[in-house]
Amino acid sequence: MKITKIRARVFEWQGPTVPPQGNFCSNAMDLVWDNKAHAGADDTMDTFRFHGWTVVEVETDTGLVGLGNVALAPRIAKAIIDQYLAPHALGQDPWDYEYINQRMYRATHAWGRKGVAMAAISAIDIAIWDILGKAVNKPVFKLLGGRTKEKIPCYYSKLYRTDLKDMQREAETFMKQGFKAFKMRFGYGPQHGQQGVVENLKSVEAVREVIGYDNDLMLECYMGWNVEYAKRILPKLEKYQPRWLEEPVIADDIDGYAELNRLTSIPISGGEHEFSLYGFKQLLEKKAVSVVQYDTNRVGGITMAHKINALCEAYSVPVIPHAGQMHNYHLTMSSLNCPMSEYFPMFDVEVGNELFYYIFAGEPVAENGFVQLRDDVPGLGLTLRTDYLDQFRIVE
Ligand SMILES: O=C(O)C(=O)C[C@@H](O)CO
Ligand SMILES: [Mg+2]
Repeated sequence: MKITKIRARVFEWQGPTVPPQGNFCSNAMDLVWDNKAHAGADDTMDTFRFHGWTVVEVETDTGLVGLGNVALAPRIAKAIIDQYLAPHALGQDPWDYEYINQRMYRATHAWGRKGVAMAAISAIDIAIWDILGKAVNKPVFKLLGGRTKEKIPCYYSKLYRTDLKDMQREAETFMKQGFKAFKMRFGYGPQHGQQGVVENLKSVEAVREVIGYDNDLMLECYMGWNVEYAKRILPKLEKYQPRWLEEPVIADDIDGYAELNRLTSIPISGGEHEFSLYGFKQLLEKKAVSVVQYDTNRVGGITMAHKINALCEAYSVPVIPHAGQMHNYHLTMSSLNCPMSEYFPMFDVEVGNELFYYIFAGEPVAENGFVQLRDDVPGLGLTLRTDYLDQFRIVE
């Protein structure tokens, strides 16, 4: 079998989006003095909205087509795929996936290694694994280690910082749908001072009041704090028994992560902005995180994520990939060291994590706090939707 064609298209959402709501998610830009959070403007997350997605189709001489995707800097990812990566995959046998992944990784090493180049590599690699599953009529997880769970426990992920009563209603709604784990977002960070600390604690208190202590609560900072602020608030958060506190500082502050991870009983998680096997080796060696959260469509694809799963298992650090989505669910299903998945229900398009549902069909819908992968659906189990196509601008 040979790869004969690689097509990368950018799907840019033109449909309605949920209007931004002020400090609804602390993020890495908050420390920049004139970020919208300070100016009181209505969108503190504007540099972290993903309203475009690159869809990659890899075709073979046997007529198989594999689907891959990347959500970071989609137009740049497409350019990297077209100009730098496709030549290294075309003509290759998709079963030589390690060789292809290494070729793409090494060919772009002078400027790749982290960020959008790795995300672009991921998209082609994911499509290759979709082909491999289809070639042998097996779901991808069966090629990685098989079924390690009857079904995958998942946690409800949203609870952006809005009106506390609205957050409580949201938590209640998804508790009633059977979720037993919830991730919420902080709205405030160092630039909001003690009043922001109080507001952050109030939001955790409010959600705990609804979900109680029989359910897991995870706290998301999305790189919006710094070590000093985190050291100040972490001891105040311990009584809420969070399962983890996510991305307190920027991804490059690995020593900061390690200091915070040693500081309190609250496990620090991260990894959705880390790339390659070596990036995670560094995180693990420094004990920077207690939960690894790579995203398979960023880290280097399924080939790389599978290696990272093994590395994390050796360090006894669980892997709970970022975002849910089929390219991650297959890794989670195939490893006992992946206890659960993140899950975004299909909502109106807001930050963009939900856009995946508008492009691909086949994503499992959570039932009673679990998602299921079928044994009889080959490859990733995704197809391209046509019913929302009119709400996308497609860049060929
Ligand atoms: O789902 C996550 O972990 C994210 O970081 C999503 C991002 O949009 C901030 O919540
Ligand atoms: Mg996150």
